[in-house]
Amino acid sequence: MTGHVYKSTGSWYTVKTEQGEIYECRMKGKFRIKGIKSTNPIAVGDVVDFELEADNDKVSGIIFNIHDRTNYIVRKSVNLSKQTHIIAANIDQVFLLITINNPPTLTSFIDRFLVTANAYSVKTILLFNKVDTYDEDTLNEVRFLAHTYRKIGYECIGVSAISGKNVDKVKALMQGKVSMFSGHSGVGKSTLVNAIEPSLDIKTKAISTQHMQGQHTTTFAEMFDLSFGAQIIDTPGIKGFGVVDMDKEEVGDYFPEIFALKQDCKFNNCLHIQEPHCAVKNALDNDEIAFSRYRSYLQIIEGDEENYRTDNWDNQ
Ligand SMILES: Nc1nc2c(ncn2[C@@H]2O[C@H](COP(=O)(O)OP(=O)(O)OP(=O)(O)O)[C@@H](O)[C@H]2O)c(=O)[nH]1
Ligand SMILES: [Zn+2]
Repeated sequence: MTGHVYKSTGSWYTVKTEQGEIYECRMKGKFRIKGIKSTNPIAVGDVVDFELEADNDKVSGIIFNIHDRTNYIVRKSVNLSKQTHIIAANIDQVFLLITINNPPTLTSFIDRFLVTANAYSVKTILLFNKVDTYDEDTLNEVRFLAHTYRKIGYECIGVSAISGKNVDKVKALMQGKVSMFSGHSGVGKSTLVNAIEPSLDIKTKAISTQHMQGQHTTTFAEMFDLSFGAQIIDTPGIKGFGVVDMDKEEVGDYFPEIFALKQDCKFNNCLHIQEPHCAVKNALDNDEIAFSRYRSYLQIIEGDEENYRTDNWDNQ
């Protein structure tokens, strides 16, 4: 049988088949030690093959195969330095919620997020939330940012989780896909998800799970089916992506506008800082690349290691 992993709590996995049947599954013993350097070889979102096993009238599943993933996001284990914890797999898209104020979302944060999501091969859609609260100047800021990010290929939507503005557009984009919601604390993730599916009170759920675990702060991701043929992965207590280690030379590849120009630079290992005949610097001088984006790029590759490597799971 084949199914999707909806929930993983240590050694048991909740798996749902295409037909909608739900089975509690474990991993096959040998499979567990098959050299996967992760604290959890199977993650929420994984597609797995399993066989049923009846034990004292109780039917459960034994997982013997994981299908190849289109992508996955990880978190570094705190105490097992070389191991990573896979948070979720096979994510179609992440909605990054942005607010101009209350709380402010800086472009450096947006750009770092986009670089990480690109490195993970996860598509990002930018949602500018709380537009119901903005005055004309703030709305102009939203328009300016939306223009900047649309120009480099990102879909941008102004929304309000409170008034319901453009919530239907978000739902349309979610149809038939597995989505995640991300962004700083207080940008309105829970409020928006509740506006999308009022019966799904994720926040309450996250709190009750935490309560069950007492002082222990470990959180488990979980996938939910929504009523309109969409799925979301909720990661309680986790607001962003973990950090991807990358070489300086690689960073530009995750800025679409820099990647598009790099073959026009004189040097094929151009870092677009001081090199002569640099297509990126030329584009910047001609206002074809946003200065804020270039500044974020420099921050990531130059010195700002501290900031860049800070685990943004814990700092939002
Ligand atoms: N005016 C207005 N307020 C909003 C909107 N969306 C969320 N809020 C408010 O912003 C506050 C934070 O919203 P949450 O949904 O809790 O934010 P969150 O991103 O889930 O926050 P964390 O759980 O800390 O990550 C709440 O008081 C919401 O009522 C919106 O579109 N307009
Ligand atoms: Zn260059």
